[in-house]
Formats: sequence, C-alpha cells, structure tokens
Amino acid sequence: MLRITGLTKTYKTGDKALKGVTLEVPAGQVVGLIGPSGAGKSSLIRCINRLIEPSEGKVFLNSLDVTGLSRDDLRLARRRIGMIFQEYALVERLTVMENVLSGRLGYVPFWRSFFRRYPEEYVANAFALLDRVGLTDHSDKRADALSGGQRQRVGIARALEQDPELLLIDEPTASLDPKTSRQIMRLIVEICRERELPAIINIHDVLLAQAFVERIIGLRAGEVVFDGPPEALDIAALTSIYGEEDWDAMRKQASDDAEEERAAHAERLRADERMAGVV
Ligand SMILES: Nc1ncnc2c1ncn2[C@@H]1O[C@H](COP(=O)(O)OP(=O)(O)OP(=O)(O)O)[C@@H](O)[C@H]1O
Repeated sequence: MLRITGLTKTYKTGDKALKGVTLEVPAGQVVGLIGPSGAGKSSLIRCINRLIEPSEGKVFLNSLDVTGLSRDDLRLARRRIGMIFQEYALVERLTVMENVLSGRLGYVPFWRSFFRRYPEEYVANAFALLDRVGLTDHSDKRADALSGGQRQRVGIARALEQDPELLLIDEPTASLDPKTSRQIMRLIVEICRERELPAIINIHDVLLAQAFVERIIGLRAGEVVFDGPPEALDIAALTSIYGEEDWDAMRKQASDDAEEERAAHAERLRADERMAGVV
C-alpha cells in the first residue's frame, strides 16, 4: 500500500506544485491521475520516489517511510518502486532481454552487470515476463527494431523485473496510437491486479483513464479536487478539475479524435473488402 500525507512541493522559483496532497492507494489498485497542464501530476509522481525532494509531508510504502530515508537507503528503496515512462527510456542498442534484465541492475554486483552475467533465476523470470507482455519471440531483437507498443511492453517487463511493490507510470500512452494505447492500458491494469501492485498512472487522456482504471484522482493547482470512481467523473467534476473552457475543448477534441478513428477504421475495412474482391 502507498500512503501519502500532506505532501507539499515548492520549487526554488516559488512555484507551489503540490499543496498538501493526502491519499492512499491499496494493493492492486490502479489510480489514474488527471489534471490540466501544470496541475502538479509529474511533481507528485516524482516526489513519491524522491526524484524530486518534497518540501513537506510523508510518503509510506507499506511500512517504509520513504521520505525519512538517507540517500544510500533511498537507492535501495527505489528497487521497490518501478517506473514506466512515456518515452520508454530503453537502451536502443541492447536487446529486449538485456533491457528487461537492466531492471535488476540494483540487485547485482557491478561486475556482473558489466559482463552481462545475470543469475539464471533472473533470466528465467525475464523470459516469463516477456511471455506475459506478449514478446516471447522478440527477446533477441534490438530495442530500436521494435514498434512503439512493443517498446512500451519492454518498459513494463523491465519495471516488473525489479520485483516492485509499487508502480509509478508517467504518460504511458502519449506516443502511441489509440488502439495500442488501449492495449497497453489493459495490460498494465491486468498485471497490477494479478500481482496486487498499487499503481499511479499520470495520464492526459481522460476517456482512456475512465475506460480502464477503477479510481481517478483529479489534481488542480497542486490540490486533489476529485477522488472517485470513473463513473462519478461527470461534467461538474471535470469542470472542477479543468475549468469550463478547457473541458469543452477537451470533449470536442475527444469526439473529433474518435470520429477520425472511426473514419480511418471504416476506410481500412473498405480497402480490405476491395482487396478481397467483395465489392
Ligand atoms: N523544476 C521546476 N522548477 C520550477 N517550477 C517547476 C519545476 N517543475 C515544475 N514546476 C512548476 O510546478 C507546477 C506543476 O508542474 P508539473 O510539471 O508537476 O505539472 P503537470 O500536471 O505534470 O503538468 P504537465 O501535464 O504539463 O506535465 C507548474 O506550475 C510548473 O511550472
């Protein structure tokens, strides 16, 4: 379980990114973190594993007080927190398997990782994870030979290889097309349930979040202004998060995108039918 109390972040510039955020995420629950640009979503995600130092407040991962750790202890504790990024952050010239095994870097002595000698159990685990994310046949490919969706699957397997107790996920679908985005969201949610992992996903796409996560937290100007199930996210709630104008623009954009996707899909079907000689 993740427990955050009174988390505050004030940058040196005086920008108050977080203003006393308090929340709990139980094991196996996936939270979609939404809010307008500048609301503090990235700051919140990064304060949890102290990539950014919080100004005040506490972060507990199960019984561990992450905010009270020394730098050395923090390095060890970060093994317990998996991160998945928008841009995958893979090592391009390494194979899929090597990228997944790099999730274990915090666990093996330097010489072993330098010579790429990982214990057999780690390799077996990596194969099992690649199978879970649907990449069994790609383990020897270089990362730069993969599609965006496949790359994100490697990112997920790598985060799981470190055997985390929490997943922090930053815009996992921002570089993906709508269909692949849905596949990736479905995979993340299924895996978190299977492994009883709590997770927070910073996600711009409200409709995508609503379709897949069981709980949504809306941030506005560093404060939690909505916390509830996706079906409670009505226009009033969305307005409290994004404001009137932003919400209107977003709905229009979402319906334009959906319309474009429907039109492209229909066009593909027609082309397939022509190829098959149906029409
Ligand atoms: N390194 C920094 N120094 C100073 N101010 C910062 C820094 N990083 C973020 N901020 C400010 O903190 C506030 C929250 O930013 P943050 O990036 O956390 O928001 P966000 O919701 O993730 O936005 P976006 O969706 O655009 O990524 C903003 O006002 C931003 O300008």
